[in-house]
Parts: sequence; structure tokens; C-alpha cells
Amino acid sequence: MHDTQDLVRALADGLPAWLPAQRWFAGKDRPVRSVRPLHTTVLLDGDPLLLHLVVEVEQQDRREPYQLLIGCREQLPEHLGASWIASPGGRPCYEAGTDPELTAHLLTALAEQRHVGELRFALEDGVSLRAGARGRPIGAEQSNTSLVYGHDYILKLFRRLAPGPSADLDRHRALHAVGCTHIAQPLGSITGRLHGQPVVLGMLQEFMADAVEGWAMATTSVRDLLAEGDLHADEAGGDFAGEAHRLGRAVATVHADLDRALGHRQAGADELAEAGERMLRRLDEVLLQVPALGPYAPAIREAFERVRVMTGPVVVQQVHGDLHLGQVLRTVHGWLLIDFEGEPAAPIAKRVLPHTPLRDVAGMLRSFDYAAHQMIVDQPANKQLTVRALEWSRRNRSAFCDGYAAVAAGAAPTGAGEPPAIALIGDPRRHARLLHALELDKAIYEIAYENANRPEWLSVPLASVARMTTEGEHL
Ligand SMILES: Nc1ncnc2c1ncn2[C@@H]1O[C@H](COP(=O)(O)OP(=O)(O)O)[C@@H](O)[C@H]1O
Ligand SMILES: O=P(O)(O)O[C@H]1O[C@H](CO)[C@@H](O[C@H]2O[C@H](CO)[C@@H](O)[C@H](O)[C@H]2O)[C@H](O)[C@H]1O
Repeated sequence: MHDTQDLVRALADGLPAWLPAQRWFAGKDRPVRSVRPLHTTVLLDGDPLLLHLVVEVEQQDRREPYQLLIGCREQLPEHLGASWIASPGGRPCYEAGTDPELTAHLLTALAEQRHVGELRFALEDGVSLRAGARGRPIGAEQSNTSLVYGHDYILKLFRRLAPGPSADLDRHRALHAVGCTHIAQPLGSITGRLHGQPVVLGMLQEFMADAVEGWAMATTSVRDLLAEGDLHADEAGGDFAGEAHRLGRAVATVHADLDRALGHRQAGADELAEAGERMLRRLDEVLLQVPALGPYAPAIREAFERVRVMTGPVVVQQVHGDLHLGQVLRTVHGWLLIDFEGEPAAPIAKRVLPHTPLRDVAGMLRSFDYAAHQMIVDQPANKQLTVRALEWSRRNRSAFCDGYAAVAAGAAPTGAGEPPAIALIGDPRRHARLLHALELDKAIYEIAYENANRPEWLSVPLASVARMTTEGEHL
């Protein structure tokens, strides 16, 4: 089979079985009916062949476009065996991200700013690259696929696509333009066209080789505390509160920088009503998936109702949108925020909308709670461990808010002489009612996320909801 279109059509028949096993595939909750190739671009001809595909995946009630990079060889070497997808016409086709020869080609295309068919490989202004390095998949639990090139670059290939702007790329660009020091510099992009509109396919960034994920640091600290016989969180060697304080400062600074770059505005009662309704709708959807949430529903509804009838105004701006300890990296110079894409489950068009910065604060507060309680997920009856986990969570949540409040208190006016949004917010704990509702909303999202992806962790957000609905708006 030599014709590329025939090869791709035959390959597409093998994709319904392969897609659900991929970590980044967002539709694992229902069977894949069919996969239809929308665009095929030959990036490298011969043996190996490198194909860029945009396919439409059809499931019960949805059709969504995904990006695939496919390698094809006459003979599949042993080290690529695990990446095999199908062998249309006897020619093995596989996930190209695992083939160093093919990933090197992507970096070269970026370095040379190539145009191939409708694909544009471009560098940000003033950037030049050292090509030649081979990329390897980062191997993280991801919604997308990232390739790391030596100690220098990381290329994120977005998997589920939507035409129009990319929140991740645009927010990185805006933050870099105002000199934000809490992000990895954006270096380049890959764009194409989908349904007649531009679409962002990839983002190249500076790779922070010395970085440690916040989640790894926080859970190590929890582990050390839980292993101690009788020390408290502030006495244990691996105390995290200093880092949590610095992280609060970093998040507030990124909010101030996003405001400086893209501005803020006041959201009125109608938008708050809409936000409250959105929270209530999500609760109803998740209740259908996870009936165990039922006993807490009345108290959660009450909290969301209170948002629905708030009179405002509440200040909104561009935010991170899915902030948690897995989205922050600690380098020797301080904390960085990564992945400004918003919640993976949200429709892509909705992810660029402005929100209250308290949404990110709520995400991070949830994450401290997660870090503490996931460690004892299989020992729910151990009161001593539960008390200690709670102590760790409270101490670090509070240090994070202190850090945020310190930056908010000293925030300089924006270009227009106006105070930035974070100065209007001040200490996040002043907004207990809204923050509580945002935390509950995030926990509801997490319940759906865990139910679909990691059922063994479902009890973590469920237990948080139980605590939150008993304790109320308490930090
Ligand atoms: N600039 C970077 N430097 C070092 N590691 C990074 C960088 N960006 C991302 N990572 C690592 O890659 C992982 C996945 O990146 P992320 O942007 O969160 O992808 P996804 O959108 O697929 O969730 C992160 O958890 C982090 O460990
Ligand atoms: O990093 P992603 O953008 O893919 O975010 C999704 O996956 C996260 C898990 O990897 C999930 O985060 C939840 O688990 C984290 C620990 O693994 C915890 O730190 C977070 O607080 C918790 O929300 C995230 O919600 C989801 O969108």
C-alpha cells in the first residue's frame, strides 16, 4: 500500500481500539464508534515516514478532533514495539513521539520555521534554536504529550483540538511580554487549520531541567510528618509551610502580571448568577455519575445558591484555570506555574473566559488537602493519621493564603493608575463565601475526574466534600 491516503484510511480502522488506552484521550467514558481522518500532512517521506494527522473521533453524542503523530516503517525495531498501533497493508504504524529520529525532525522544522502544507512551525520573536537534539516523551500523567529535547526545550503537542486561540500559548505570551519570572519562556509554536480556522497544535518552551514538581515536594513533606511518632507539622524536618508561603506569593504575582498584560473588569450580578447556575449544573451532572455524593448535595446546593444570588461586583481577569500542585515547578530560583490551559474537561472555547483569581486560590487550597489525604487513602479509619493529615493541610493552606495576601497588600497600580485585581481581593480568606463555593465546585470536578480516571482516589475529594459541608466556610 503506497498511497498515503489509503494508508491513513486503513490505519483509522485500528484507532478505535488504540485511542481509549492512551492517557491523554479524553473520551474514555464511552466507546469510540469511528475515527475519520480530517487532515493528513506528510512531514517526512520515505522509511521512516512521519505523518501528521488530525482525526475526528466519533462517540455516542460527540465528535471531537484529535492530533496524532504517526511513524511508519517497513520493519518495526524492537524498541518501538510498545508504540505499535496497527499494520495497514503490512506496514507497521506507531506513535511517533517515542521515535527519537522522528522527534528530532520536529525540532528541526521549528528551528527552520518550516511551512509544510497548512502546518506552520514558528519561533517567537528574537528566538533561535539549537536543532539536532532528539526528543523523548516526558512520561508524565498528561492530558497532552510533551517531548523533552536534552536539557533545553520541551514541546507540548496538544491532543484534543479546538479552532481559535490557545489559552496556554496566549497566556504564556502575555506573561512573557510583561517580564513575568514565574513561567517557562515560550519559544515557538506549531499551528494549522481546522474547520477553516487557525488552530494551535503545539507549544515549545524553555525546559527547566532542575525543576521539581510541587506535588512531589508536598507529598514528601506529608510522608515525613506521617512517619513521625509525635512531632507536629511545624516541628517536623520536612515542613512545607515556607514553600507554601512562597508559592502563594508566586501565584499572586502571576495574577498581577496577567492583569498588567490583559486587564481586569468587574463582573456584575448577572455573571455571578450564571456562575452559580454553572456550579449547580455541574453538581447535578456529577451526582448522576457518582451517587455517593448524594448525602452532601443539599449543603453544596446551598453554597452554590449563595453565589447565584450574590450582588457583586466581583473582579475577574485571565487566570490559570486549573491550578494545583502538579502545575507548579520549584527551580533553584523559585516557583514556576505551567500549563495555563484550564480544566481539561471544560469545552476549549470556555477556557479563555475571565474568572475571579480566587478560582486559582481555591484550586491550590484543594491541592494541599489532596496532598495530605491521598497518603492515607487506604487507612480511612486511622484517626491519628487523619488528624495529622488535616493539620498538615491547614498549616500549608494558611501559609499559602498569607503569601498571597502579602503580595496583594503591596501590589502596585496598573498602567492606568488603577489598583490591580489582587489589591481589590487582598487576603483571599476575606471572601470566605465565594472561596468556599469555588472549593466545593473544584471538589465536584475532581470527583468526576477521579471517577473517570483514578477510581481508587475517588474517596479523596469525596471525603473533602464531607468535611467541607460539615465545617462550612472555614479555612
Ligand atoms: N518548562 C518545563 N520544564 C520542566 N518540566 C516541565 C515544563 N513544562 C512541563 N513540564 C513537565 O511536564 C509535565 C506535563 O506538562 P503540562 O504542561 O502540565 O502538560 P499537560 O497539559 O499535558 O497536563 C509537568 O507535570 C511537568 O512535570
Ligand atoms: O494536570 P492536568 O491538567 O491534567 O489536571 C488534571 O489531572 C490532575 C491529576 O493529575 C487533577 O488534579 C487532582 O489531582 C492532583 C494530584 O494528582 C491534585 O494535586 C489536584 O489538586 C487534584 O485536582 C486535575 O484536577 C485534573 O484537571
